[in-house]
Amino acid sequence: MLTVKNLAHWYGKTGKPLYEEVNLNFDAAKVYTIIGASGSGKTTFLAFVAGLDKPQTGEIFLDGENINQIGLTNYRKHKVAIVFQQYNLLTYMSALDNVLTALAVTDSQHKNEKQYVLDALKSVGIEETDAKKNVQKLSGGQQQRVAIIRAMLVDANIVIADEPTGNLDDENSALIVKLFQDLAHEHHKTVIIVTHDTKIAEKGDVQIKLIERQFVVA
Ligand SMILES: Nc1ncnc2c1ncn2[C@@H]1O[C@H](COP(=O)(O)OP(=O)(O)OP(=O)(O)O)[C@@H](O)[C@H]1O
Repeated sequence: MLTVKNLAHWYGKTGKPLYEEVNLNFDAAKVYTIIGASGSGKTTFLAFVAGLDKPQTGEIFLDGENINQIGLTNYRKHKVAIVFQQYNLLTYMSALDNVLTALAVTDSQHKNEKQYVLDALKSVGIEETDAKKNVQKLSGGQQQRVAIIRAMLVDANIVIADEPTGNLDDENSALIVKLFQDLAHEHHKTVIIVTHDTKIAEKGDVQIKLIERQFVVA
């Protein structure tokens, strides 16, 4: 379980608080959606949960251990996977190599793992020929599916997504949401999605609204 305790944040010395006294629990095997107005601090919050930044005050615990104790680099490397609107894939590689690189596969493991990753990509509609093309040649929806497969296969229990369907049409968005649900329900990961899209937000097992500096759990 990921626990956020008494978190508060403001930018600058005299900045108004973005939020104060945030206390939230994120369980395994559930999809959490966070919706809120532009500028309300959703991305900032994800950065804290991802260990990319530190809040002014408050603490974040993973299974009872403070993430600062785990070490933020260690935490980012082994515990969290991040999926952004802009897929953040390595643009000079194929889809297959993007996933293999993230798995830090050694040469001797390469052959078995390669088939495993190809099968995983195929399960989301990316055939071997596409998986071996430069990733930039794939559509936005395909690239986002590659990013999700990468998040699925790396050894991270927490998957964080910032507007993951932002550039996609309705059909692709629905597919991506289904994949996040599988990550949680089949692979028992904690999935946290920030979105401005109410239709996506409604798909969360737990829906959180960031309103007037408060995280309100529906
Ligand atoms: N590094 C920074 N320094 C100062 N202010 C910042 C910094 N990063 C973000 N902000 C401000 O903090 C507020 C929250 O930003 P954030 O990006 O977290 O909001 P958001 O809810 O994700 O918005 P959007 O939906 O538009 O992406 C905004 O007013 C933004 O201008």
